[in-house]
Amino acid sequence: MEYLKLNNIKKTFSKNKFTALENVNLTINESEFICLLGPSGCGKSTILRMIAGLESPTSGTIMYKDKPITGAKKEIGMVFQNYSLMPWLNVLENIALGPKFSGKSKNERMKIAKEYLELINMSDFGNVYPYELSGGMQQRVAIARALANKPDVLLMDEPFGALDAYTRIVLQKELLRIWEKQKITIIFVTHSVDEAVYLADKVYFMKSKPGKIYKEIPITIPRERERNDPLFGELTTKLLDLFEENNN
Ligand SMILES: Nc1ncnc2c1ncn2[C@@H]1O[C@H](COP(=O)(O)OP(=O)(O)OP(=O)(O)O)[C@@H](O)[C@H]1O
Repeated sequence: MEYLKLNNIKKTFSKNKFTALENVNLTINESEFICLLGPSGCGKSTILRMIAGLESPTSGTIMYKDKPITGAKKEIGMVFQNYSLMPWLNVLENIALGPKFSGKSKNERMKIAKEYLELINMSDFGNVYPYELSGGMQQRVAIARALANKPDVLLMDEPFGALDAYTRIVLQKELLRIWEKQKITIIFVTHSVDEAVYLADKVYFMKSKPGKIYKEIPITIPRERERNDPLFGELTTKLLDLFEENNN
C-alpha cells in the first residue's frame, strides 16, 4: 500500500483559466517529514489545499492509503500561517474545538485539550485568550489544536513565516520533538531554505509557470541537526542555487 500519492496532478483555476500546477507526481511515506520549497506562486499552497480536500485537482488523483481524497478528512489536519485561533475562546477551548465537533463530551474534550497543552509545554496558559499571547505561543496553540484531532498527516502552510527569527528556530525544534513523539507525517510549505534543511527528510523544490516539482533533494544530515554541520551548508547552497537558476 502506498501511503499518500499524487498522480499526475494538473490544477487549472476555472475563474481565470490559470494553470497553477502540471504533471505533479509525489509519493509520501508514513511518518516522513516533507518540505515543499519554491518561489512564490509555484503552487505549494495549492498542493496542500488539494491534499486537505479543500480543492480538487482538474485532472489526476490524490490517493491516501489507496483511496482517493474527495473532501476534508479527520485524518488530515492543517495549520496556517496566521494562527487562525478563535479570539473569543481561551486556549483550552480552542484546542478542544476539534474534539467538540467530533462529538466528545465536555470532560473528554477537556482531557484531550490538557494533554495537547502539555505537549506544547503551555500547561499554565489554558485559561488565557489568544490576544494575550505572543505570535509564537499562538502558533504553538494552533499546532496543538490541529493535533487534538489526532491526524495522521499534518499539513503546515508556512506556519512560522510570520515569526521573528529566534522564535522561529525555537518552534522548529519544538515541532521536531512533537513529530518524533507523535510519529505523524508532516508536509510543510516554506520559502526558507534554512528551515527546509533543518526540518525535512526530503525537500521537493518546485518551479513556477506552470508549477511543478523540479527536484527531490534528500536531506541526509543526521538528527539532531546542527546548522554548523558542513553538510548543512552544502545542502543549503545546493537549494539556493536552484532558486537562482529558477529566476533566470
Ligand atoms: N483560487 C484561485 N484562483 C485563481 N488563481 C489562483 C487561485 N489560488 C491560487 N491561484 C494562483 O495559482 C498560483 C499558485 O498559488 P499558490 O498559492 O499555490 O502558490 P504558492 O507557491 O503557495 O505561493 P506563495 O509562496 O506566495 O504562498 C499563483 O499564481 C496564484 O495566483
